[in-house]
Amino acid sequence: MTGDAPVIVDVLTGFLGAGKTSLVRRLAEAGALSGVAVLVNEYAAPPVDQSLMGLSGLKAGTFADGCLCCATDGDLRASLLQLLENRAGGKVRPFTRILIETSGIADPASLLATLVSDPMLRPRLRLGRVVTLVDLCHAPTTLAEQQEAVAQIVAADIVLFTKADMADEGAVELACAVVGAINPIAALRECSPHDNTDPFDLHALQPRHRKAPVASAVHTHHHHIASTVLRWPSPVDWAVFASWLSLLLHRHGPNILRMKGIMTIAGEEQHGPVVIQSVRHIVHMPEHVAQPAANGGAEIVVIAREIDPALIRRSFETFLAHAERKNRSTEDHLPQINAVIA
Ligand SMILES: Nc1nc2c(ncn2[C@@H]2O[C@H](COP(=O)(O)OP(=O)(O)OP(=O)(O)O)[C@@H](O)[C@H]2O)c(=O)[nH]1
Repeated sequence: MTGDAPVIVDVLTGFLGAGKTSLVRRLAEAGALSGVAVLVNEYAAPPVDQSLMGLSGLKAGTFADGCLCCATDGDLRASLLQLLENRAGGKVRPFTRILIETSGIADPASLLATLVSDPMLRPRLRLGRVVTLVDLCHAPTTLAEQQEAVAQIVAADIVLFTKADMADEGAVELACAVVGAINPIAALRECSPHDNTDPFDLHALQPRHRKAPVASAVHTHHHHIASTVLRWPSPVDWAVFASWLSLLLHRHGPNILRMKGIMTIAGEEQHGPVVIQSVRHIVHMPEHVAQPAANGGAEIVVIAREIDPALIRRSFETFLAHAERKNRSTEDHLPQINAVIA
């Protein structure tokens, strides 16, 4: 253990062949990954990406243009701990950020769960952004047929469209519509095959379509996924919200795919609002942000599967309204929320 500041962990995901390895290799070659340790998580045998990048495994960790690259065979927790130990022991070049490239068929939710809930990793890491690459040539088909691809979109903070050089403008618009319907939270950006822009730096990327969060619904081959926006016009009692959220996740956890928003907490207005984030049942630590909440209260997008999102919105509004009216302890609200969420 060291007293160092937590290392930021960014996650690069995307379905098979979306262009993850190409992008990482390009960034490393351009020197854009200096101070970053790249961890390639590949299950395939033989490990093609590792060969492509000239990697030789975590123990032997090799350097490429100031960037530490290493590979893991699936035990990500052990690899991260090893990497942090090596850093603390001065066995590898210092780094302040880790970039995990997932396998093409990974569901990032389990990876994120490891990062935020493992007692050994949690104090030493801070979750950065999840960037999901989407191949413009195959987006509608892949998203209709592959649930891992949908899970990767759901987890994304930024969706980066690749292979724009091979797709026409119609494909871009269609992909924006399909991806935006699955995850209205994510920022949508394009990435050309020669682009060396840091894909995790939202401000450096050219905006494609930045929309205000809206409700949406999409049917994939496997599931009905829909989103809704929870809005509350005034600061929210944290205990009441936390009770509502834990009851919702307890009852519908596997189907609450993603939640992200901003909320002003009653009594803490002077600290600014907090960002609320969850991927599946994993709720991230709320973080204060400098920007004011749009409406001085709460605006939270929820992406759910197989549940009418109106039901979630109604339960949120009913629970908060009930708490405000009665101003009672949260136990008084249990029958109310159970009736609404059940
Ligand atoms: N034309 C074009 N080809 C690309 C682009 N990005 C990647 N490719 C090609 O797409 C193929 C797959 O790219 P990879 O970088 O291996 O994709 P990946 O996401 O790492 O694939 P997996 O490891 O299978 O998950 C390679 O042949 C790349 O050269 C792009 O923007 N345009």
